[in-house]
Amino acid sequence: ASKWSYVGPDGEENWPKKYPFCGGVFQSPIDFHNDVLQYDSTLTPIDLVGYNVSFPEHFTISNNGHSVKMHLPSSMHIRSLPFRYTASQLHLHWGNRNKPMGSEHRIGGRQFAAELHIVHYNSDKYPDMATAVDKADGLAVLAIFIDIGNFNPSFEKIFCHFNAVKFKDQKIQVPGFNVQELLPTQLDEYFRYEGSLTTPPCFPSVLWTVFRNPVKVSQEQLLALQTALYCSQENDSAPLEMTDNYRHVQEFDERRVSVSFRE
Ligand SMILES: NS(=O)(=O)c1c(F)c(F)c(S(=O)(=O)CCO)c(N[C@H]2CCCc3ccccc32)c1F
Ligand SMILES: [Zn+2]
Repeated sequence: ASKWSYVGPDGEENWPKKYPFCGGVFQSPIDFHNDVLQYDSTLTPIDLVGYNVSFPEHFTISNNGHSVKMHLPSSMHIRSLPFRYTASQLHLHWGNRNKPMGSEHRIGGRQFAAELHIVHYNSDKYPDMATAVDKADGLAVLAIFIDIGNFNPSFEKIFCHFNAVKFKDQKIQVPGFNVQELLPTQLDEYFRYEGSLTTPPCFPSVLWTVFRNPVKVSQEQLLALQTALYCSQENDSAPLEMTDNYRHVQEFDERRVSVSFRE
């Protein structure tokens, strides 16, 4: 059983004790500050295939005690990388109602309200996620910053189900929709670097693509994300709110981040 959390004795300071890679190299998330950025003209716009999942296809949304995640069909993949990366799941990271900033990556020290991650694995080289998860070229994660703005009907297709997955191990089937609606319009502006899973086991196996432009959800939608979910199971005598499920930024000395855009 994955015995780690974001708070207390099993919190991130102690992850390396049980998960040695968490104390290792190429750790994520990081802060994108000017002196680590380098323009790279070879970075092409992200090309997504099969993201427009329509009815009667369904997604399974589940609460795994660390985040709310949505399992994705293997018909979804990224085409524009050196290998085909097939979608596995998406999940979110967020803060709490009193301290609402909970993104993992930061831009110039600025933290956003939340962050969406779409996890893919290298299906050209590996048969499944479990095999790919600890390989250097195993994973590719798309990261989208979430900020406060107008009501977002696309995110609502996930958020409206929170009461059905309130507690750990609960799951629900939801009708398919176009996952590309969750991404910013400009898929040509992003940060790119080699990093790691931001949760244990922290394998340095992730090619990160973090889009420059945030998407918006309303204040009320963000509050739902911050207050609807629990890490604990329904019958647990000590309910534990699922908040602040983000890792703090890691040291980034001697490493570079490529950017696909000029200022
Ligand atoms: N931020 S992050 O690094 O993208 C990230 C998370 F933050 C996160 F919480 C998860 S988790 O929900 O699975 C709970 C912790 O394993 C994952 N899962 C990945 C990696 C672990 C094994 C695995 C197996 C099948 C599908 C996805 C995954 C994760 F990749
Ligand atoms: Zn994540």
